[in-house]
Amino acid sequence: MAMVCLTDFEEYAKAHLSKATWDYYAAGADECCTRDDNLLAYKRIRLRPRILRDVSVSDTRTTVQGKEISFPVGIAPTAFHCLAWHEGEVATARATEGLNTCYITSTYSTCSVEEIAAAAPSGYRWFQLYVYRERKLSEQLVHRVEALGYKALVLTVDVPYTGKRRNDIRNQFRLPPHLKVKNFEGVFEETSVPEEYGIPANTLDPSISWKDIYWLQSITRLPIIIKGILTKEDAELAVEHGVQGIIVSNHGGRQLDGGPASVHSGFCTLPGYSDRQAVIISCVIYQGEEGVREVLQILNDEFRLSMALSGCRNVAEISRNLVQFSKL
Ligand SMILES: Cc1cc2nc3c(=O)[nH]c(=O)nc-3n(C[C@H](O)[C@H](O)[C@H](O)COP(=O)(O)O)c2cc1C
Ligand SMILES: CCCCCCC(=O)C(=O)O
Repeated sequence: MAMVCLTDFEEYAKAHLSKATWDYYAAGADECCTRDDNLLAYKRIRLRPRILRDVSVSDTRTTVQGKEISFPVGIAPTAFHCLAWHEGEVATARATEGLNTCYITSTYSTCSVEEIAAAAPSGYRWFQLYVYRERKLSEQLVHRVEALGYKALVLTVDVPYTGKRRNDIRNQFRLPPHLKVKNFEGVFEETSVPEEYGIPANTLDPSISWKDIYWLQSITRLPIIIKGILTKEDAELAVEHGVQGIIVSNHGGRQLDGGPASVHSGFCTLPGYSDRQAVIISCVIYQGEEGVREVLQILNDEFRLSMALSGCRNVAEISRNLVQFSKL
């Protein structure tokens, strides 16, 4: 079957995964209002195309941290890729290296950070981190990824507790026994009851606060990017605390139901703070590395075409002026 757009990959994933795994990937919290709003908000974006601007040559390249990437789309951190494909995150890392963009590796990967780095040695990677009650655990992860050449820490701050994902509860979703959160191999094994998703419950620290940013800065030389900011107040606090970046995100609507759509916050609440973050998920299920490569290529092609049809020859020519939100 020819895979033409991202929806094709989503349909393939739904047809080929077990119900519990599909439900986990597709989950939103509670009534899924925020998850659904994320998609609706993208559909409300309208572009104001400019014409007669010679778009015979178009260049999608841009830079992040001074490093050139092929286009302004990266892979958001997502857990448990081995549920979708036997090589899991290793396949994702290879494809991302091939397409020269950024892969934010999840703490809850089913391949270790070492395996991922070895599989794609020249890949551009950031590491997504949580703060654990046991700070040493976070600290050890930070030191491992620093040594492996990951280029930034993405601190996820919207999971003081896991959101209530109803289907996961109904399905009693958990990692099957042959899969492990490889970054923690040997760490939790003896203390692991009760569990949530196959991870020992209550390990994340819900008392995390702004002072922990100073703690994190004290143990790393890597840039820190906070993921999960949705308000101007918190964006300002992030700047005051000296972090290098923020990711405007509601965790795919999997945490607080009732929060705003990420893309709406990015454009309307936080203009000047945020750029659009694009996310890919279902592709790894479709032929692993090849599937991720195909999806990135489709996104790249669609981005290039939309850019040209809007009258932009390169990323620098895309301005806020190009974008408007239509009313519901
Ligand atoms: C299956 C799945 C697993 C995810 N795992 C993680 C994770 O391990 N760490 C994390 O910070 N975010 C995780 N996320 C959230 C994504 O990084 C991302 O925020 C979300 O899919 C897109 O929503 P946004 O545009 O509001 O960020 C996960 C999302 C999905 C769908
Ligand atoms: C015990 C917390 C599990 C979270 C798993 C990864 C994640 O962030 C998700 O949204 O799913």
